[in-house]
Amino acid sequence: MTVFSFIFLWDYFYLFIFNYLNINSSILNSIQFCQGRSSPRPSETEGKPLTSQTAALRSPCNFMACSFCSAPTGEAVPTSRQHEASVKPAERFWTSVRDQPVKLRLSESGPGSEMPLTVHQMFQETVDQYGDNPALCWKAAGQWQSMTFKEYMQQCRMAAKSFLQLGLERFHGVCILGFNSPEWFIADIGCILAGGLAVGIYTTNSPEACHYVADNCQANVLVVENHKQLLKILKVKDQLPHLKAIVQYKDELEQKMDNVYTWADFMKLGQDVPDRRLDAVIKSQSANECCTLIYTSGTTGNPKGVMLSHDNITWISNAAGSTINLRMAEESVVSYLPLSHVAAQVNDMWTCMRFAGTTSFAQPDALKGSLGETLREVRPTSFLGVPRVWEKMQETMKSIGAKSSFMRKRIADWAKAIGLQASYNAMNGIDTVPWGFMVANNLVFRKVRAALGLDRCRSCFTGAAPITKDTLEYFMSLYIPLFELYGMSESTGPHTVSWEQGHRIMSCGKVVNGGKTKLDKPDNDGNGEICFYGRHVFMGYLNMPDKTEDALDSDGWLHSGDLGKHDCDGFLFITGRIKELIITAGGENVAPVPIEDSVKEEVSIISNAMLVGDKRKFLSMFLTLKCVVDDSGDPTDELTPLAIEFCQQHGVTTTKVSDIIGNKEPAIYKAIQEGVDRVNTKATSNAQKIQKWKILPQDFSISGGELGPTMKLKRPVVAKMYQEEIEQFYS
Ligand SMILES: Nc1ncnc2c1ncn2[C@@H]1O[C@H](COP(=O)(O)OP(=O)(O)OP(=O)(O)O)[C@@H](O)[C@H]1O
Repeated sequence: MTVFSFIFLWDYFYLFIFNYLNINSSILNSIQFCQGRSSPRPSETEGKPLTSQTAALRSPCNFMACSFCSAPTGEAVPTSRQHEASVKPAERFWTSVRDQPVKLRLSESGPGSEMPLTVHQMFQETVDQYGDNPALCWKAAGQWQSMTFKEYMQQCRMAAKSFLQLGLERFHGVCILGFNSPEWFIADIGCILAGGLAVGIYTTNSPEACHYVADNCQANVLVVENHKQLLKILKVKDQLPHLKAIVQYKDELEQKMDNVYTWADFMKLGQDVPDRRLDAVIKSQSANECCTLIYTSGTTGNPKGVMLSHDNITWISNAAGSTINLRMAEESVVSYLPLSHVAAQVNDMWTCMRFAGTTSFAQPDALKGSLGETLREVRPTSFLGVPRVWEKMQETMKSIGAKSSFMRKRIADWAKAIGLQASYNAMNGIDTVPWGFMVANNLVFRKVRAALGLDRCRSCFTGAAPITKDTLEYFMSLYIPLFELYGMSESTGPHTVSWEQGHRIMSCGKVVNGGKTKLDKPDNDGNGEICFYGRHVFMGYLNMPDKTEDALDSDGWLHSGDLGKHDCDGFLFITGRIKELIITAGGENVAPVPIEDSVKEEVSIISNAMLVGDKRKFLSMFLTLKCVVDDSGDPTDELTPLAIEFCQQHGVTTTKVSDIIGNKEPAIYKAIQEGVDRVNTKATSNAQKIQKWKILPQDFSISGGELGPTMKLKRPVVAKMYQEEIEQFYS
């Protein structure tokens, strides 16, 4: 499931929030009504909700019904790991060759000097200490199932043997194309144990885009979720010379085909592969060798294969988790963000492995509303959303709130003002809370969190793209501070992190323990290019030595292409993106995001904005209107309730995007122009002003190709799609 599709699921929750903000007796009724509609909750016994971990423990895997257990289970699991660093000699910090080790950026002491581990070593350590704890939970036929760390390791070893049996070659790819599930993890880790390169493919990729990735990593095996994904691969399989087999991990095969296996059949393939053969492969692995490729989503050009070593993964899992104070064997997350993106992989798979946390999978039909139930049943201890997820939540909550009575709005506003102040106090380390906080907390904030399934959640994170102050403050007003994370695929995910005791609004926090940040070529205000150093810095781009050398300097620093500065307390603030800087014909450098965000904040009917003007005489802007999206995440012509409300406030009764554009609806166009004018008055120079704008007929979306999987704007794609319109701006 894509981030985009997830957004729709929230609508269901907002009904709760509406009720909470109304603060009347319908609150409890509405909760019960909604819970009554959900499937039976295994986590609720003896009238008391259980944590996902206890739920999992009380609903052990039903081995007969469990798809995992149709494979043999007699696998022996070694009980102790080899506590020895395994690092191959290497001269350089970087490579673009799949089987070449690299030099590690080891510190002499303190954080950064920890013993390098392979993925297997980290996994085995958790199995040794927490083997009976629940590792993975998933719902099948309305019932939660779970797998302990010991069983998880067994399954990964079985998958690894099956990969070996299928002829997986060392440092060749196993591509995984599908929605988050235990099989996704097992295929990924099984591939790594078997000496391959684990590669996630975005589920929204076209057959051609899947081919690009599978070909680039010389995939031997493709693991697909279902028939729909299988069809994509069948279209391109003949152009994949290294491909030996395809495995479909959900459903039966619609038709028998050579070298295409169901998950159950795949898991049986390796039953005769001796343990010693797999153990020899595991033992031969070194922490400074590649085990995973993350393909960038292409917001700045063609996807690149980011090579991650075992050490990149095992080190960052430990460093990030310890920086934000994760507790051993107590954490629980819900897996729903695309696993082919580094953020979800580190959050859902690697950090949970390191800290013996439990990953519960959202269901494949999450799109139709099940994610809400999942969150309320699991009640995760942390939750990661990309900014667009939080923005959509905010929009929906606001539009529901707008419909409430005057009195109720007043009460909600009262509580939110208190929440905002209390959140600011907490952020600034001020111990006191505003007057009335206890009442607002008990009546509103706690219940909002419970309705969202976030009542156990110690940290709500946002990351992977910029978020606006407006959204951050909105959640602060509900006493749900969002902690920002910042990083790249090239830094194995997080480079800076925020947490309860260490956050500032609009800052993406402080560097993870053991990492270093340098601001290159700072200007007079202290803004420089953010450069990263540490053991999380990637090995290189596969087969792209030139691009690798552009990204890594001779001392091993990763140049992020982002601009930023530190405050006096060491918090990092991102102030721009060099990689998307617009340089006008007059030579003025313009960072587009702040201008785009200002327009969105000024004119609430605007969904997306994109500034254009590179090498042009002046700036122009494309705008899209907030519209409803259909079940597949495609934007429709229907305006959202918030957009309709905006129209009504301006005396316009339409509900369609096409009406507004078709009629050049004067009142709406005037309101947008006034908003743009307000933004222009704040511009630091004439060259920074928006001179022309145009509303596009369709909102941007992942399926349309204008947005990447984390909802970042793919500027080159939009520029290409609307080339003619750009020319019209300047003709
Ligand atoms: N908290 C944040 N605030 C602002 N920007 C962020 C944040 N986190 C990540 N980013 C942006 O995302 C970039 C990293 O993106 P990522 O590595 O996920 O690439 P991608 O989206 O997969 O693909 P591409 O490299 O093609 O953009 C960072 O360089 C930065 O510009």
